[in-house]
Amino acid sequence: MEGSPAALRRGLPLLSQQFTALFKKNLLLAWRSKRATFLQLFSSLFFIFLIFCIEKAIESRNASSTAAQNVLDPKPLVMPPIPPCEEKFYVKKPCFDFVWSGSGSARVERIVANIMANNPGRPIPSSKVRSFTTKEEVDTWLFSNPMHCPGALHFVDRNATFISYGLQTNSTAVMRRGHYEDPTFKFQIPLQVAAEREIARTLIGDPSFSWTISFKEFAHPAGDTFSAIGTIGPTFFLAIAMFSFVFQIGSLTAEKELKLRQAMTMMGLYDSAYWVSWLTWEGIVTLLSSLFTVLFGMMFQFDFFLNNSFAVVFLLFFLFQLNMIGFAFMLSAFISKSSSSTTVGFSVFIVGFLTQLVTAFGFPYSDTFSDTYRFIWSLFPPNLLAKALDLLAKATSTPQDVGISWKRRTECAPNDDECIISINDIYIWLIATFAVWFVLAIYFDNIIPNSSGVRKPVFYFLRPGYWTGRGGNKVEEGSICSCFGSIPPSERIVPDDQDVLEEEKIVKQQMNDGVQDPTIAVQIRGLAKTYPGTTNLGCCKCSRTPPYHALKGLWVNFAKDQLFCLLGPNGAGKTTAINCLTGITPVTGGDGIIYGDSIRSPVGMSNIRRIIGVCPQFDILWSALSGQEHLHLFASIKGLPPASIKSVAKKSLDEVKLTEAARMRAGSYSGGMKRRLSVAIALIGDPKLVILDEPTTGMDPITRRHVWDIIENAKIGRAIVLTTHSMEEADILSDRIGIMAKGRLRCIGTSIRLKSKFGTGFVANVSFSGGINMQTPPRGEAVVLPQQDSVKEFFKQRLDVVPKEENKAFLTFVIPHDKEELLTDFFSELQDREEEFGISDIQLGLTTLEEVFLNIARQAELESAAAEGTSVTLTLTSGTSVQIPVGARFVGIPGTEDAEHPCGVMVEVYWDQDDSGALCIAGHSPETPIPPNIHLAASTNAAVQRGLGNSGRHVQGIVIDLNQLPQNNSH
Ligand SMILES: Nc1ncnc2c1ncn2[C@@H]1O[C@H](COP(=O)(O)OP(=O)(O)OP(=O)(O)O)[C@@H](O)[C@H]1O
Repeated sequence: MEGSPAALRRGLPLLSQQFTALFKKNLLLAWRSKRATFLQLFSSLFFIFLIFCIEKAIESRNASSTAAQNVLDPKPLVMPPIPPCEEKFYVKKPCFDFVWSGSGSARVERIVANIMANNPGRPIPSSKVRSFTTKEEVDTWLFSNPMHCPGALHFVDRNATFISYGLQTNSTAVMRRGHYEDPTFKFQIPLQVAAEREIARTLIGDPSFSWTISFKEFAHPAGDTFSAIGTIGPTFFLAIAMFSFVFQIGSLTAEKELKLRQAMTMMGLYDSAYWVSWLTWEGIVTLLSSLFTVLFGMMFQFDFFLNNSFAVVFLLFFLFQLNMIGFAFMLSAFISKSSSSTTVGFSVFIVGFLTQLVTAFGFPYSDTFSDTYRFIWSLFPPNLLAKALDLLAKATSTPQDVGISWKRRTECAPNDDECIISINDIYIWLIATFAVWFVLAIYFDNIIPNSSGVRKPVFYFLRPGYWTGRGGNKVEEGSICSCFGSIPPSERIVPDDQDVLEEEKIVKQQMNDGVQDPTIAVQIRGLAKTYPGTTNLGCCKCSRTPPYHALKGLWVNFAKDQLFCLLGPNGAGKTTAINCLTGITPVTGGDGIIYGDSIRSPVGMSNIRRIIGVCPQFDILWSALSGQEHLHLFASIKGLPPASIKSVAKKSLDEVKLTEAARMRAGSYSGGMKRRLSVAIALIGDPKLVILDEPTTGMDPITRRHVWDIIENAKIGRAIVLTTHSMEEADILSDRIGIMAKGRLRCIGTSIRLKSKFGTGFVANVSFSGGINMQTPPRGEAVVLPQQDSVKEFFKQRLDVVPKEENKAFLTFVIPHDKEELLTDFFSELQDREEEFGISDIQLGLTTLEEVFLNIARQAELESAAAEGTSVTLTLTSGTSVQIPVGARFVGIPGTEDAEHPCGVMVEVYWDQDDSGALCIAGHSPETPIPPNIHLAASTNAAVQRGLGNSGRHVQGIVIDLNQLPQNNSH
């Protein structure tokens, strides 16, 4: 049979099939989120373009310098003129081209006048020059007028053949917007040349005496150029890697957060297939992204990319990005919300940027630091990238450098004087740390609690069973930092219900005899589950929430070819029971045997996963994958033979009427469509046990009926466990029903059995022929037919019941079981008098399952309120307030005894359940005298006593034992 558990693949073929399916899923997800994938692959183009722009800007600033060029035939700089003072950086206006001292001498004044007139290309106006008599005056002026003049000349006219002069400049070299100003060349030398020239001319007495001085730099090879890649590249390439980094953390945490990974594990997914599929996919993306980075770098003609070997540069980027992916894998184990991935990415980027900055300053890759520093520093991948880019940039820093070839990768990089680490060493580091991240990712993934709070022990890998696959899959709950505390065992409670007790006996008998009943699919043997509560170690103390007993010993058999319906109010423990059966949460006590395999044994659990299908309470779907793709994926994980997957998926989609929407993304499905897809996934692979947790939630009535048909048909050859809040669904589908409340099975049996046992009795609907033709009464007035009164009277007299519901067309009576023997005569008489009463129709049926459910839930609430001894305040219409135990029905009011009412008065309290299922007072009956046969002192029970003792402010109500009162059917 195709898809039957026997035909399912296992071992290596299954691993490879799961890997292929998951790889395809990753590919599809990437294809569907094109923008993210585009960024992962091509963001390097943008960043390399930015680096290119920065490099061009710096080149243009350095254009005036020949330092970065080969100068073979240097050009002389002839007679540099005195520049206008405005060219000085940071000059303050008004400014002077130069100031001078020695103004007492006519010869000196002539010299200065000539300097100004003969300045090459630009005679200097007198307004731009300022004269002083002495050097001291110049200094005083310079001191009080800083930055108003770039240079000063000090002349001393000693004798006819001797004129001395001095030169003063502000020698501090300054930068402005990337431009460098050297005052020696810009101001001092032109001033010096002009002064000497004019002094010489004056002394010789020839104003046209030729005095030509020129300056020429040495011929030199090009010096180090500025490498944008070496300096700012590390940050930019880190930014490129961050796209994949954030995307990867986001994808892994989303699968965890949405419980998709858990759903796949439940279907039998191997962890190894999961990790390898992500690693392979990201490896390919990283490979392409690195390739594009290098190609874009070459396209923009960077020496870094052109002169270093292609293989060397490509391998560096590939290993770095892969390393960052490994780092992302590891960090994702600590993150539970996918929305945090951007924050984590940003934080890593900032830290990386700063540590790269530190690396650029030479820490710790130099002789002065020990290996320990280098070891610790190299654990963070951005640091290794910064060092590698520095080495590669230095290796191509001048046009003479040929870069690092593949063969030379193990040697010291050119221009790396210290030679602490080679490119090859960096590769080895990147590979080694990647392996460390990957192993840590798997380790942390196992020991950090998953979305269900379950984790493996810290040293799980030391257990031999883990490696042999036998017994090493023990799991624990709570965080690894939890304080140790023992879980108190839940008290053993003997079931009140005979059927539940009987079921327990049968299971125990079969268990003790070691008989495996071939008709039983699942045997639940005293299943108990206690959530340990959270116990976290704070700064100084251990904060603790108490353990919670969610299942308190469940004994039940689920038969083959049958549907067992588990009902119960919210929080009853249904999902917990299912999670125990599917291995999502570890059991605290007891066991479950599914087709002979124990849920407590790892080997058993892996066998069970092959034969169960689960439709979880909440849809666990990828919004970007279509219905068909979901079924293909889960069928592959389950191990269906590849040849049959397409046809099986098609059939499943057909069954749940999703054929037309098969190619639509699940994200655009309606709530009902998603549930149907979840049901189809649960049924795929022909599982022998199907667990459906509220499968029809959100479906319209037509679709729901259709899904009921599917479930009904699916019963053949398998056992189905269904939980639902729809009583109609339970009534229609179930072969047996178990109602749970507060972690215990309260009743078990067929729908009819439960109704007759726990329902209030029979429901009689009496319709009246004249009702619908009657004239509409004035607003607010109840319509009362004379015949209706007679019928009410008839029911009251014969059966002592009043209508539960009434309107102009019908009356509804609830008749208790103890009146059963009167019913035959009663209804035959009623039928005989139909005409007299104007009755058109009489219907008699059992009370509904909903009523059974409500009764059981209320009973459970009463029990727990009684056990806890909680009390509430009842305020009577007379204004008196009395304190009564939660759930008390008949309450005597103390202090109301008088001559008329010797025993006092009492009220009946009506209880309702609030949204959380807790009992709350809905109202109370009018005050009635307490019957004389009631002995108040004897009627108070232990629970009541506890409740009464709790309050001191209000009058304590006296609880009256139900059984001592005459029958009352009003509620
Ligand atoms: N991981 C957990 N840690 C602590 N308590 C839990 C945990 N999971 C469930 N519980 C508690 O166990 C009780 C049973 O929960 P469960 O989900 O089994 O109820 P349910 O019957 O499926 O309810 P519903 O009908 O609302 O789905 C609840 O009180 C719930 O708060």
